[in-house]
Amino acid sequence: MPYKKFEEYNIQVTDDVKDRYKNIIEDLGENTSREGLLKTPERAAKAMQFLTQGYHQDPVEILKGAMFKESYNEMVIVKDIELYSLCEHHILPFFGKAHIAYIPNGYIVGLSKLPRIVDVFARRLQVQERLTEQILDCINDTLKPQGVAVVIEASHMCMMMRGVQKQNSLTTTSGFRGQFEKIETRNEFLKLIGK
Ligand SMILES: Nc1nc2c(ncn2[C@@H]2O[C@H](COP(=O)(O)OP(=O)(O)OP(=O)(O)O)[C@@H](O)[C@H]2O)c(=O)[nH]1
Ligand SMILES: [Zn+2]
Repeated sequence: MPYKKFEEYNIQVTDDVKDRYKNIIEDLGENTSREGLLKTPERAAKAMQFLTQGYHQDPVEILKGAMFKESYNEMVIVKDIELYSLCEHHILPFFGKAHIAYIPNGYIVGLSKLPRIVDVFARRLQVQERLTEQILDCINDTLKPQGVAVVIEASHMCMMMRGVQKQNSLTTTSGFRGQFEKIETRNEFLKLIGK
């Protein structure tokens, strides 16, 4: 599917989801005829389409769109990439930062494409572990670098606003391929991102 910018909300989906949100809001005890809520089902339908737009985007195409032949073969790190995703168990947000590194193998990639693919995978119903692996595998399989590393640190609203209600817990996930499977390379990366 082509990489599309998110301007076109699907009219059919918006209508269907809007009607369902109206029912949900009423089932939860609110009055959808109240002035402040009149447009809420439609707003929520659009917001959810925005937050799940990753299903309609192709991360491989994004990376392939900006791969450049270069001989640079040291570590490239983009750190502190903010991410917002939705936990697939509760459809509540989890959010935090991703840190990505790779060692080129003949090709470098446009730097902005790394945060872009984070967004493509984050804007879906996710668990943090799968999000980490999908980013990792996408870079590894497309760019075929000498190595790639991904670390994600995130807070989960489903653990903060409800459930165990732990406000300060932070979940860290990581994945390493190629050269980063070697302890020295991995440690250099972790040191450079301040871990
Ligand atoms: N591994 C993993 N677990 C997650 C993620 N997001 C949410 N969860 C967990 O998914 C689990 C779902 O467990 P259930 O027991 O089915 O759901 P629940 O009764 O709502 O659980 P509590 O949150 O403990 O109240 C919970 O432990 C959540 O903390 C994630 O990204 N990765
Ligand atoms: Zn959850």
